[in-house]
Amino acid sequence: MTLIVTSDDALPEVLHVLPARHTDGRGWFSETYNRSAFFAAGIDFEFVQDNQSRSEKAGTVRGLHFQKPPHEQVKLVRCLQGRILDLVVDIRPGSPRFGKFTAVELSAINGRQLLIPAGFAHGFCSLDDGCEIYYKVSAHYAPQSDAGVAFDDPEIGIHWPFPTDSLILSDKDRRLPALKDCSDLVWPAAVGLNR
Ligand SMILES: Cc1cn([C@H]2C[C@H](O)[C@@H](COP(=O)(O)OP(=O)(O)O[C@H]3O[C@@H](C)C(=O)[C@@H](O)[C@H]3O)O2)c(=O)[nH]c1=O
Repeated sequence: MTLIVTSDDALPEVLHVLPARHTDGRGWFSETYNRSAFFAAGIDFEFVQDNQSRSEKAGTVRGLHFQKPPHEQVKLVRCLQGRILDLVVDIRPGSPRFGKFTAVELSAINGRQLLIPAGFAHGFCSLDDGCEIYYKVSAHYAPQSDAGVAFDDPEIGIHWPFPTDSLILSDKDRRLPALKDCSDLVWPAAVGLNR
């Protein structure tokens, strides 16, 4: 498996992962996850759960989510159908990039994956109708540790690709607190990234 792994320009702990595609007359084939190849690229996590979600309408926002320690999750996210703008925010108190975000387009066409370490909030906005994302996580779902930051927190200042009042969100996501109200978290030292 050939894998191109690069650090995100804005948040270097976030990795862009591009697995090779083997193209022939039928289409293409790709190993989207291979533990040995990821290990060789310095990414050594045990993913224990795979998730898939579908957002019917363009302009759907899910986020910005994280699980609190001790149930923190590393996520490996890709898009199976349509295009999404994936958002990651550094929420590690004391980080020089605390509150900074990156926005990366993931699509079924570009095959790009994002590796999001613990200590970062994650969300996305669907850019097309019928977007499906698929992601691996390194800890099981723990509803008691489910947490998030408001998608429209001015301290973060994300420019969403549709007018804010037209975005589709869950009631839960509309009630998420500002970053300043969840900055008391203590994140364990990052393990599993050997780059
Ligand atoms: C996240 C999750 C949710 N659920 C349930 C709870 C609820 O009934 C339903 C929908 O949950 P949510 O509204 O939290 O789904 P959603 O808003 O899609 O949550 C996801 O958003 C993206 C941005 C992430 O990064 C994920 O980690 C996750 O937080 O699915 C599980 O059973 N297992 C899970 O792992």
